[in-house]
Amino acid sequence: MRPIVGIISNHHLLNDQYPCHFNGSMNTDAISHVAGAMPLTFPADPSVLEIDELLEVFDGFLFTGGRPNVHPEEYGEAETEAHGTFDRNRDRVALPLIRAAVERGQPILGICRGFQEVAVAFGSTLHPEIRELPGRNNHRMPPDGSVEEKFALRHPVRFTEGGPFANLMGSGVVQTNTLHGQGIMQAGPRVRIDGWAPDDTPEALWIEDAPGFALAVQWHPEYNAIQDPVSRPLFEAFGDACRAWRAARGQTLRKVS
Ligand SMILES: N[C@@H](CCC(=O)NCCCC(=O)O)C(=O)O
Repeated sequence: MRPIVGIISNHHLLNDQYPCHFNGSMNTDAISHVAGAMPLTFPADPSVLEIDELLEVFDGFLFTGGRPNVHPEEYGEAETEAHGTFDRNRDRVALPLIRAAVERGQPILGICRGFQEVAVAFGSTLHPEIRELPGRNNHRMPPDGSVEEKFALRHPVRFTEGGPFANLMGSGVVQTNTLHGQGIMQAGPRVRIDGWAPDDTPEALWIEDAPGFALAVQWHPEYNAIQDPVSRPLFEAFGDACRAWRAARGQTLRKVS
C-alpha cells in the first residue's frame, strides 16, 4: 500500500454560506501522481481531531498554501490591520502538528502559508507585507489573472551551494512562481534558509537537526507538478521519505503483534 499523506485543509464558506474544509486538487494530484502517496485531506479544526491522532494515522504531512495569515501572536507580535485575515483553527492544528512531526522524524513539506507555518513553528517572525520593505518586490499574484497567469514562473530562486535544495534539484538556481504577501523576517534558531529570491526574500528552508524530511518552500510546487522539473524532485523526495516512514512503522507494528 502507498504511504498516506495528510493534507491540511483551509476553512472555506461555499456559496458564502456553507462552512467547508477545503483543499485544492493540485495538492492531491501532486501527492498521488508525483509523490506516489495516497492523499487524504484532514480538517484544520482542533475541536474535531487531536494532534496525536493525526500523527498515528498519517505517514507524512503536506502544509498547503492559504490566504489567511498566521496570527502574529504566534510569533509574539500584536495584530494590526496589515496582517489581514486569519484562520486561528488552522494555526492551532498546524503549528503543534509541525513541531510534533518534526521531532518524531515524520516527513513534512510546507508550501507558501505552510512554509510560513513551519518557520513560525520553529521560532521565526513574519512581515505582513514584504513589498513595503526597502528593495523588495511584489510577490503577490496578479489579482485578475487566469490560473495560468497567477501560477506563471515569475522569478529565479538561488540555493545554497551544496545545500539540500541544490542537491535535490541538481541545480543552484531554479525558476518559480510566487503568490504571497508575507515573508520571513527573522528566521528562528533551527530554521535554515536555503533559497532566496533576487530581492533576498527567503524562498526555501529546512529544519536543522530534524531527524526526518522537514523542508518548505514559499512558492507553489503543486502547480503543474507532474511536468515541472523543480516540483517533481521535491514531491518525489517527499514521497520517498513518507514511504520510508511507513516501512519503518510497519516493522514496529509487526514486532508488536
Ligand atoms: N497568506 C500568506 C500565504 C499565501 C499563500 O499561501 N497563498 C496561496 C494562496 C492560494 C489561493 O488561495 O489563491 C501570504 O499572503 O503570504
